[in-house]
Amino acid sequence: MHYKFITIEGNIGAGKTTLANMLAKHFSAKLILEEFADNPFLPLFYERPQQYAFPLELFFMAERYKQLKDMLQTKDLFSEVVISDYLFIKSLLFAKINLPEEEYSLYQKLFDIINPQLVQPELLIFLNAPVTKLQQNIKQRNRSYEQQIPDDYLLNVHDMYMQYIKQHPVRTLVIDTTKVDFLRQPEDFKSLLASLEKEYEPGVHYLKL
Ligand SMILES: Nc1ncnc2c1ncn2[C@@H]1O[C@H](COP(=O)(O)OP(=O)(O)OP(=O)(O)O)[C@@H](O)[C@H]1O
Repeated sequence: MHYKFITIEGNIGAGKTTLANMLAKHFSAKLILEEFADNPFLPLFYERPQQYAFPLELFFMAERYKQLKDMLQTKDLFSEVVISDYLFIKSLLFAKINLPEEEYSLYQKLFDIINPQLVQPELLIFLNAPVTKLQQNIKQRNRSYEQQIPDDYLLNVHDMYMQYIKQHPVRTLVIDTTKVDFLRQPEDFKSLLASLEKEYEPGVHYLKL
């Protein structure tokens, strides 16, 4: 495997954490998982988005920075594989959707100061699922505060990620997960592992599993 730092991304409920866990186990890798449950503003945000968006986004940025920075300080770069289930820029993409213009511009200033200090992944795996499947997953895992997420919010998040992926020369594998289930269909996971043996140019690659 050529890649020492892989990040999994995708919409809410796309299955990032499951795949990150499976890959980390397979490669005996260091795992960095988003700690959204520690964000006290998340349930409040889903109830009253306008009131809580700014502290929510600030909290996410601070936590993610700390996590990624700690990882860089404690590991011998890159003697072991690292798998994470979020990109640092995720905070900025969500902030663009959730914050009014002036607040977003302040947030972006902070982001631009912090971001250059962090290492970017060598490979981004983007899980692309239709909104109906995301809603199904969200229902099944049954986190109470997520049960009223409108389709439009998921569509906005999707568009934001797509725009980012197309504009940045990150080496990205986009996987359509409509019929893919890494956990219950072992052949899907095997097929992904085989794809990870290949070397990819920077840019977007659409993977058929
Ligand atoms: N920057 C952010 N702004 C607003 N909400 C966020 C932000 N980052 C994460 N969240 C929310 O935190 C919760 C968990 O986020 P995330 O999508 O990363 O994990 P997940 O849905 O459990 O992922 P998966 O199912 O793909 O493993 C979701 O409700 C998501 O909307």
